[in-house]
Amino acid sequence: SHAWGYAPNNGPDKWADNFPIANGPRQSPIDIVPGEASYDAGLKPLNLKYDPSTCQDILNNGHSFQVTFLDDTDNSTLTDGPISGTYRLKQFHFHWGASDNRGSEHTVAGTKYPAELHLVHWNTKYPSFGEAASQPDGLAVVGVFLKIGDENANLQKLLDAFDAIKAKGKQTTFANFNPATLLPGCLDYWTYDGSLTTPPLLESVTWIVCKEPISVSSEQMAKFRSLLFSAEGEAECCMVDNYRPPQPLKGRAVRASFQ
Ligand SMILES: COc1ccc2c(ccc[n+]2C(=O)c2ccc(S(N)(=O)=O)cc2)c1
Ligand SMILES: [Zn+2]
Repeated sequence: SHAWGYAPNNGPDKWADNFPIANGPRQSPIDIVPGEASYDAGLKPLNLKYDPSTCQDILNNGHSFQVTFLDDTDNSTLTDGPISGTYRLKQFHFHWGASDNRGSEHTVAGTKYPAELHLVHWNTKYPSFGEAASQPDGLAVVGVFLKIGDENANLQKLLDAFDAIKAKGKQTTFANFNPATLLPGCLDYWTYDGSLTTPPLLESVTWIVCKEPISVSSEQMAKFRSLLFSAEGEAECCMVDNYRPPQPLKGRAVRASFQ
């Protein structure tokens, strides 16, 4: 079977053919309707502690670009927030559109942002990421919206590495990057039980979506779109619109950490 992607012949509407969980009860992303989220005073502030020395490399995996971290210690972790225990940072990546009017996976009362950052963490009660990815409380992903505005100097550090990872499968070392520099000033969030937003669409993610976006300039968004879905030697296919649209809520509660 041809690999999954975001094209008409292998995109989100076709994923259920090979991954029937695509029509499951806790799929992501969702449209977040602030007026329908319930404030939960029991939700703790997010506690994100990242060590830049755990940053390893940056790669084009053919679906997005991702920055991968050393996750054999508790140097870069997420604790508190809606979760219990300690979750380790494994990688972060983005989803974006072909133009500034779309690209995010989660939407807010129908509003689409031009891009969305996902910081992927796994529960250390399990022996590895792969193990955790198949458990209902295995993963916690922090989502941050990108909004067109001032140039983002921290984001620019990632974009400056793009020439080395233009095609699918390319990767290069990427050291001493602090992902905390990509977080908004305010860490108010919405949280709900969901899934990976790409195959295998495993229903193992506690989603934590920040209310406040970070800025990205339109020129920087154009740089995102210079990456390729295609490998070297293949017909060039721009990496754009690598987002899954919102999925049915199916009775799930969305909680807010703020009033
Ligand atoms: C157990 O087999 C797996 C597990 C996870 C896989 C994967 C293939 C691609 C991406 N992943 C991911 O890790 C992955 C996929 C999607 C997301 S997302 N967009 O943050 O929901 C995060 C992480 C295969
Ligand atoms: Zn993602």
